[in-house]
Order: sequence, then structure tokens, then C-alpha cells
Amino acid sequence: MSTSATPAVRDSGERYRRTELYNVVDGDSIDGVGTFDKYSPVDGSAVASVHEAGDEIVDAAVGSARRALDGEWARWTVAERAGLLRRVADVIEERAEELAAAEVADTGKPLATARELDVARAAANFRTFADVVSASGLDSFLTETPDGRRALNYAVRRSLGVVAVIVPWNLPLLLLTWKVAPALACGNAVVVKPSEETPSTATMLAEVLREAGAPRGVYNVVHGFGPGSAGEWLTAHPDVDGVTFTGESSTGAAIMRAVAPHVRPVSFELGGKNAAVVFADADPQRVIDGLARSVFTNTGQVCLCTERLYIERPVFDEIAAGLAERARKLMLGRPEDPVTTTGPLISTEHREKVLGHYRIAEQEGADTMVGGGIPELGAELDAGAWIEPTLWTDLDNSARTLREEIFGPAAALVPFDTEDEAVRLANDTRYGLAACVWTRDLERGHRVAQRMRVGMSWVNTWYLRDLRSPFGGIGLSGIGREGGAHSLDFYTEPTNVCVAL
Ligand SMILES: NC(=O)C1=CN([C@@H]2O[C@H](COP(=O)(O)OP(=O)(O)OC[C@H]3O[C@@H](n4cnc5c(N)ncnc54)[C@H](O)[C@@H]3O)[C@@H](O)[C@H]2O)C=CC1
Ligand SMILES: O=C(O)/C=C/C=C(\O)C(=O)O
Repeated sequence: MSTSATPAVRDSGERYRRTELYNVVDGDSIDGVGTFDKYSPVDGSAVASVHEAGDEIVDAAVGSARRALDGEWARWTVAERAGLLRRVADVIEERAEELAAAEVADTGKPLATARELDVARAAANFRTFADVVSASGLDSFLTETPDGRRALNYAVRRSLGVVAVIVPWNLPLLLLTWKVAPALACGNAVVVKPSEETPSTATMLAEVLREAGAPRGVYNVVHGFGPGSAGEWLTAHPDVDGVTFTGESSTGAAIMRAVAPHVRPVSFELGGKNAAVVFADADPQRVIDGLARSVFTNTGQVCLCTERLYIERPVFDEIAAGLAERARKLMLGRPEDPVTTTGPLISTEHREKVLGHYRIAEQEGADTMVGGGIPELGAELDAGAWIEPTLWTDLDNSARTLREEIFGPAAALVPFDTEDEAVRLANDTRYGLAACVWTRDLERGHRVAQRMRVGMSWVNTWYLRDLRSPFGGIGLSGIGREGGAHSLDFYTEPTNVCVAL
């Protein structure tokens, strides 16, 4: 392998040093049909020149994955694959600083977030799926028919085949490995298309896998964009056996159309418009801490972030004031600065979209408690994608601000009077990803959590993950579940064998 995947690091000055990133096909670094530039959202400096895959490179990557499936990889036992996954986790930890630096260069997120969330979870993804695949079993039945025959029915898993993995830019390595780890655990070969905004860590993962002993061709990387580029060519490729995707709901719909002619399975984790429901009996400090995390983590760029906060009227003012104070104290700044809590948005294009929502909120008559615009951070960061954390009141569920995914550090606070009203308001959305409920009354906590029309409900916490549990959404938020055995169900085809006795 070439050293093309070394991350962009800041030199002694303020700018990033530009790196070059290649496609990876059959273990080799491949030039693109052209290159595109990746800019840091911190200060606008160029961090990478990325080789864009043309349709022939995408085709070669799919061919490489197919050959890997026909080669020695097919003979690896489950125990050998689990061993590989554990070694990958070890190498990720050995190279944690390098991976975190690359994630920071691409996203501008605080270094601490990249270390503690993205890179730590990448290692955990590989270890978890090593355990899950080692412990997995399938149905078996002793069959007795009415006419007196007997048979043993049992199921075995066969790998799905060539899996296309399309991931977004918000948690690049975390979301990529959440899919690559179970796919490889199940014996598949993958072609990954990272977001054009975050090409680095997906490229570096190829080196990590090689170092851990993965055969050539089981992990391929194609760089590029969506429509008319690597994303579309990959998802429309006739020799891809399944597509797993995380990103925007409308992109999920486009991928469904691309996959439809070949009738392939899809697993989609899509957008959200997640609600928090705060009852008056909840511990206020715990609620304020929890909401500060659920609204502002990763500058609001997590599909699980809460953008609608329903708060029982008697505590509305107290919670709103506490959360506003927390928003004002967030420290925006350079990712390497240890006091920084909040990075920029991913790009100035994405900031335009989020600012558009800020303007809509104003037009809709919102009272902006905090933020609402672009912060003054000094000339050095002027070209970055910085935005103010923002909270609104005086809106109701008819407002676009409460109906459309913003994907930024912003939320609307709305009072409610009864439990039924809170459930109705929270469920009044076409999305259905996640919710969190805050109360000291555990009976109510269980009840309301189960009444939420979502894939994941938290009670008195937010984004506390057990990687064995089902993860996904309903409605516009997705199709299928990944996590634990649910991932094995997507990345394999269970095959039944019936033996007459
Ligand atoms: N998990 C989530 O809910 C996420 C939501 N978003 C939202 O989506 C908006 C758009 O951001 P994008 O980065 O453009 O997200 P996106 O969902 O369009 O892109 C995610 C991935 O899909 C690829 N892609 C795009 N169109 C494709 C197509 N037709 N076929 C195959 N692959 C395709 C992209 O290149 C990228 O790798 C953001 O403004 C944000 O609001 C963005 C990232 C994650
Ligand atoms: O698996 C997780 O812990 C996080 C998932 C987050 C997303 O899917 C997202 O932000 O798109």
C-alpha cells in the first residue's frame, strides 16, 4: 500500500498540510479520473486532494470484492474472521491519534470528540461484532408431520456477497465501521463510498485492515459524489448484492430507485426530527445536562440529536433558561484547543442550509433565545463553517422549524400540559428515529417511551448505546435494523436445510 492515506496535519502555522487520497481496489491505491479538493470547515484551508473514481474504477472495485469472495476469504472460519476483527480493533487503537487527526482535519470537530466518540467507537464496533458473530446461532426444529414423517429443519447463514457501504460525513469512521465490521464478520466483501466531505479515515481503514491481516479485495474504497458519480454507479451496479446506507432520507429514496431493477436488499438509517419530552418531576439539572448533549453534540450533526423539546409547562421557564445558559457557554474554536466544545458545521454549503432554517424560524415568528446567526471568531476562522448554537420558543408543531430536519446545533422549545398531549406532539412527524423521555416516575418513563413512534427511545438519558440492541428508524427514518444479531440478519442470507429422519 502507498502511504497516501496519511492524514492531513496542521503544520507549525495555522493551515493544514494537504494530503492526497486514492481509491483502494484489491489492496492497491488507484488514481482517479480526476481529483477534487476537500477543505477544512475550520478555516477553509485545503486538507486533501481526492482521486475521484470513474465508473470503470467502481466496476473494478466491485470485481475485486467479487474475486475476494471466490478466493481464500471464502475458506476463513467464523473464528478466523472474529480474530481478524479483534486485530483490526487493536490496530485502530494503536493508530488512534492518527485516525483522530484525520477525522478532525475533515470535519473540524473537537479532537476530544474524535478520540472519545469516533475512534473509540470504531474499535468497539469491530470487537462487538467479533463477539456477536462468535456467539450467534440460528433456528432448528424437529419436525413431525400429521402423516407421521419426521425431519430436522435447521438454518445456516451464507454471506450476502458484495456489499456497497455508503456513509455520510457526520461520524465518518464510526458509521463506516458500524457497517464494515458486521459485513466482514459475516464473510462479505465490501466496496465503501465515504462522503466526499470526509474521505480520509475510510482510506486509512484500508491500511488498518491490511495491517491486521485482511486478504486483498475484501475492503475496497471508491471516492466521489452521489448522483452521476461513484455513489450512483456503485448502488446501480448489477453485481452488488446489497446496499447499506446512512444519510438523508431523500438520498435513501434515490438509492432505492437505483437498486430496484436488480431487486437487492437495502438497510437504511436515515434522517430524524427527534423529540425530547420533559416532565415536571424530572431532575432539572440532569435534564439540562442531557438536553445540552442531545441538541449540541457534534454541532447538532448526529441523526439522533433532538430538535424538538416538549417541556411540561410548570418547569418550562426553568429548563429553557438553564439550557440557554449552557448554549451560551459552549466554546467554539480550533479543534486542537482543549477548551473547545463545539466545532463548525461540515461545510459552508451545509451552513447555508442551516442558516436557511434559522431565517425560516424568524419568519415563522420564533423568539430566538440564543444565537440565530454566524459567530464572530476572528479573521483566521472567517472562511470556516461556523454557526451559533440556537434555541427558539414561541413556535408550534405547524412550523417548518418543527417539521424539517435541520442537522445543526438548534432546537425549538414547546410547552405541554398533559402526557397525552406530549405523546401526540412528539409523534406528529413523518420521521421516527429516536426520542428521549425525562421523568422520575419510572412507570411513566416506560409507558411514554413505548408510546413513542420511533426506533429508539431513551429514558433519562440520550445516546447511551449498547451495540447489541436494534438500531434504526421507522417512517422517513429508515428501513431495517442493524446492531447485534440484527446486523447478522442483514449481512447474511439464512438458508434452511430440511433433512428427512
Ligand atoms: N444521518 C443523517 O441523518 C444525515 C443527514 N444529513 C443531512 O443530509 C443533508 C445532505 O448532506 P449529504 O452529505 O449530501 O447527505 P447525503 O445523504 O446525500 O449523503 C450521504 C452519502 O450518500 C452519498 N450519496 C448522495 N447521493 C447519492 C446517490 N444518489 N446515490 C448514492 N450515493 C449517494 C454521498 O456521497 C454520501 O456518501 C445534510 O444537509 C443533512 O441535513 C447528512 C448526513 C447524515
Ligand atoms: O450508531 C451510532 O451510535 C450512531 C449513529 C448515528 C447516525 O446513524 C447518524 O448520525 O447518522
